[in-house]
Amino acid sequence: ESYSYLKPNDKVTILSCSPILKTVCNVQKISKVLESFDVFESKFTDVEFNSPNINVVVCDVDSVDVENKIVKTDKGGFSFDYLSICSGAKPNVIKSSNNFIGIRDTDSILDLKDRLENSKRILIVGNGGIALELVHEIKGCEIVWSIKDKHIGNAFFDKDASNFLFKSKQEQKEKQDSNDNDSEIMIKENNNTGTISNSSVYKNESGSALGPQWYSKYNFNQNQMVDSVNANLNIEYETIVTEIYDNDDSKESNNFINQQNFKNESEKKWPIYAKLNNGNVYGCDFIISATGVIPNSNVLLKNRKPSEHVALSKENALVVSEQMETSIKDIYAAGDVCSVEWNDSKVWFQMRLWSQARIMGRYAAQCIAKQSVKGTKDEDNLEEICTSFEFELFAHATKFFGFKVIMLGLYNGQGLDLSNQEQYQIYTREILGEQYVKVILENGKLIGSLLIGNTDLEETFENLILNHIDLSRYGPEILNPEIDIEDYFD
Ligand SMILES: Cc1cc2nc3c(=O)[nH]c(=O)nc-3n(C[C@H](O)[C@H](O)[C@H](O)COP(=O)(O)OP(=O)(O)OC[C@H]3O[C@@H](n4cnc5c(N)ncnc54)[C@H](O)[C@@H]3O)c2cc1C
Ligand SMILES: NC(=O)C1=CN([C@@H]2O[C@H](COP(=O)(O)OP(=O)(O)OC[C@H]3O[C@@H](n4cnc5c(N)ncnc54)[C@H](O)[C@@H]3O)[C@@H](O)[C@H]2O)C=CC1
Repeated sequence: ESYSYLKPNDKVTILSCSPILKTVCNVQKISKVLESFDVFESKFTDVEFNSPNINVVVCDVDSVDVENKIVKTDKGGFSFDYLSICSGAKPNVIKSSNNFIGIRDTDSILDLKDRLENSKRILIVGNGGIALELVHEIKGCEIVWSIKDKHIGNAFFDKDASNFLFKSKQEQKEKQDSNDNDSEIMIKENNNTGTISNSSVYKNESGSALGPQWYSKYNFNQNQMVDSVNANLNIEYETIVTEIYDNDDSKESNNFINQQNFKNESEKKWPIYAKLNNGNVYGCDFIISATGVIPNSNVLLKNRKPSEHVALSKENALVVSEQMETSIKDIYAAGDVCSVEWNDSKVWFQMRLWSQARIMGRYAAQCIAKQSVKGTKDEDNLEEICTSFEFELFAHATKFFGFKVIMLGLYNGQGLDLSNQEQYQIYTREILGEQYVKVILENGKLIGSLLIGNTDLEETFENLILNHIDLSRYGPEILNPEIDIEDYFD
């Protein structure tokens, strides 16, 4: 859509194995780099209708004939001047078995919903975005959650923020019972705790998910009575799955089951069993592998000649240049399939997210459009639209455990030696059950912030990061709720 907006007379063909395309709506600019939007699925005919020069072919892409610039599919070949590969990624399912599933697209979510209808116990492996959302959404069945870490949500949160999220679910529930409107505000500086008590109560509406709302369309709660933190949640911290047995009557699985001194017979009837490295064994209806993704780069790797070198990252993603071009001329890539290694902004890093796929797709379109007019009279006016500004600052707006979550810059000190308290100061402020604010300063300048709840600080903190403002004279006061920080830095 971005390309056809820039070059409405060029022909754009989308090759997709599914007739349903993900597009966005309700885009709201929160700040310079933060947007909230809803992802919805539209029939490809709607996309064609909105942009007459786009046509969609539902097909399976098999490979690319680089020399003749033809994409090979099960519906024949498609020649191109420029190709952008946006084939995404697939779930990194750590074992293949009918009772061991990954979550990716609508089909996998419908499959999950069907399975849950009659499930009594499931095992979730992994401790990132999907696992957090599943644990929050699935109620009415026992969940065993195996995580490699000491705290939940490690792919997004450090221990402090993770504890806030987890404790807050409980706090929110107790708060609904009592009408107490005094809230304790804790400002912590490098783990020293100073407390300012404050009667102002922050409003905490739980708005709709900023991100994909993949779960809000499906009700995973078989019985509404269970409260918001699943009563039957058993978290196995610092564990990994070491053995898996399908109860398929094989000699191996029968031996395994008989070796376990299960207390009652029903424990011998589960469809699948997992053994953890702490020796615990769990039978369950099925296992969800929420263990990251593997980029779908194979479409470009297949049938490559030695002379057609494809630069790959360590996760097998297509490395792209500052113009989003792969190592093969006129072939670009965007989204989960690619690896952005050109970015020299200290406060941006790649995470496989819708918010990033969106900016990459838009930027790749600008780069291809610019390349397509190189050396012509149109070159200049396309020059200035091609801006990689959105790669200046990592910015992600989403929702976890019912809380709005905004991540800005190196919000977890990614790649920094935070033990150096000369160079780095970390201040946090929390109102249990309502909001959590963390800022990381490097030599007095803000380089990252995590905002949970409705803090309304995102725009101010984004500006402070982008403008490298020196905050050293404020110290922990920067988080004092009595100070209207926007006034300081308007
Ligand atoms: C359960 C879940 C929840 C998520 N929640 C969030 C969230 O809240 N916020 C967020 O920012 N991100 C979220 N993500 C991540 C987000 O979905 C991805 O980062 C984003 O979809 C990547 O976009 P993409 O276009 O690169 O890939 P995709 O959206 O995966 O699109 C790739 C497309 O290519 C097609 N394709 C692949 N191979 C072929 C082929 N050989 N031939 C033809 N077509 C092919 C696929 O069918 C698909 O339509 C979530 C991911 C999952 C799995
Ligand atoms: N609200 C949001 O922003 C959401 C974003 N997403 C994105 O979608 C993508 C897929 O999500 P996830 O699968 O949750 O990936 P993830 O990258 O968020 O988390 C993967 C988790 O699995 C763990 N893991 C990896 N291999 C493992 C193994 N063998 N055994 C045990 N644990 C293992 C990792 O340590 C990590 O905790 C990610 O890019 C994620 O960022 C997903 C859901 C919500």
